[in-house]
Amino acid sequence: MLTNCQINNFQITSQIGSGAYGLVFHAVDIITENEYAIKAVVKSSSLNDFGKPTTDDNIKKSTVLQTQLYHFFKSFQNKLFLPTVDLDSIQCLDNAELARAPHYKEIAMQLKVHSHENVCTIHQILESPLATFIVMDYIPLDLFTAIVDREYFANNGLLVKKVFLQLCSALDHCQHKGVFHCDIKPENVLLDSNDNVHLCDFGLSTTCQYLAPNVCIGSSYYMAPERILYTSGNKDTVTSFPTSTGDVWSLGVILINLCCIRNPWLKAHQTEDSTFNYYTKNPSVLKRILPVSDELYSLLVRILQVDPYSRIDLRSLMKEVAELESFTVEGPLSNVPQLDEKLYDTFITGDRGMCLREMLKEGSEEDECVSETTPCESDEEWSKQFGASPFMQWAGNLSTVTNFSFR
Ligand SMILES: Nc1ncnc2c1ncn2[C@@H]1O[C@H](COP(=O)(O)OP(=O)(O)OP(=O)(O)O)[C@@H](O)[C@H]1O
Repeated sequence: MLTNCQINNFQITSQIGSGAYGLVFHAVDIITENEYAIKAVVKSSSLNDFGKPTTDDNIKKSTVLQTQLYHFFKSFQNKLFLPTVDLDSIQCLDNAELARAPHYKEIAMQLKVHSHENVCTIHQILESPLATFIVMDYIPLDLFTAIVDREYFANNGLLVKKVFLQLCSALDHCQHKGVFHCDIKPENVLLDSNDNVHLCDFGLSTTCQYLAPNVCIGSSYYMAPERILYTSGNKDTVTSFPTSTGDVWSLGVILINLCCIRNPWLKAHQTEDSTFNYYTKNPSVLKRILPVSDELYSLLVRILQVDPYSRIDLRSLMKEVAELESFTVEGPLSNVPQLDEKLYDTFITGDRGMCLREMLKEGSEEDECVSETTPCESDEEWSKQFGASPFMQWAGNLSTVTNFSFR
């Protein structure tokens, strides 16, 4: 563990994340006392086109980096003085240059889009012989913890709308800048103390508008079917699929997470996942396994279209979510206010300083719903009908998230 270590004016206080090839630290600027997240990224030549390790020793990479960093800091009495890299010069790197320095790809992508309020801001890049350090805004809560551990959204339909629309808005901005995230999942969506979204981890992002079928990038729960296994149509004529619609698929799964605290399937693979297989034959299976309202169901079916060309576009999705009046059949999310233009703008572009919880306090007592779990069919009932257990409490399968992850 790196403690009491300092990089320039940043005091590292704790490690807050560990990914496939990087480590994320909490740090405090000793001059301003502002908090930051510093991501240490491995400098490696063994990264693939997406800037990720090509071998399956992913876990070892960040563990190795941890040990190397420990010794590196120690050899400099725990104080490193590192040069900063000009942010504009990274943004200007062309594909050939990024191929020679693949760990810069993630940074270059994020820099292209980080001016958006819902994308995590990069402040500095610090260079060392061992790793590149990305100094970003520190955002204390990730969406996975908020949904699963804190059940943050269970009683608050407006908050579901706000967070989902901000995430869509961030992605819309990225796509208009020609950046496709490709790893949309709750762990990569951070929430600040005013419940505003900050999209992070551009490690798999790409500027390619089309991806080859079966490219298998992302995390299995959230990965669109064409990225896992393309089975329908004429394979010989299909060379690629739009990258943007793959991210829209992931948004559909996140909308289910927000409203139901569940995942619909482990992976959108017809032969390896029976629930997904049922879904492709009869989408109404979603209504049997999830407590979704009819209107949310209709929208989900338009998002989770197996044919990527038939999926709803991002802007229409945002409009439809704003207009929904219910997310679930019963419970606090069964009655959700439609967003008028003013509230929609407040969520997307408006006064970000105002916490939604504060706004709701101004509303009626009914807005402060009591905690209640939404009833849903049990695994057992499902098994009787279909002979397979299609879904599970999400939190009970945390390890699977990592196991199925591309990384
Ligand atoms: N700016 C930030 N503020 C607070 N926490 C952060 C920040 N950036 C990342 N984290 C935390 O660190 C974790 C890992 O970060 P990130 O996803 O960028 O690393 P990674 O190496 O790409 O990980 P993975 O391989 O799991 O995708 C995140 O899930 C989040 O919990």
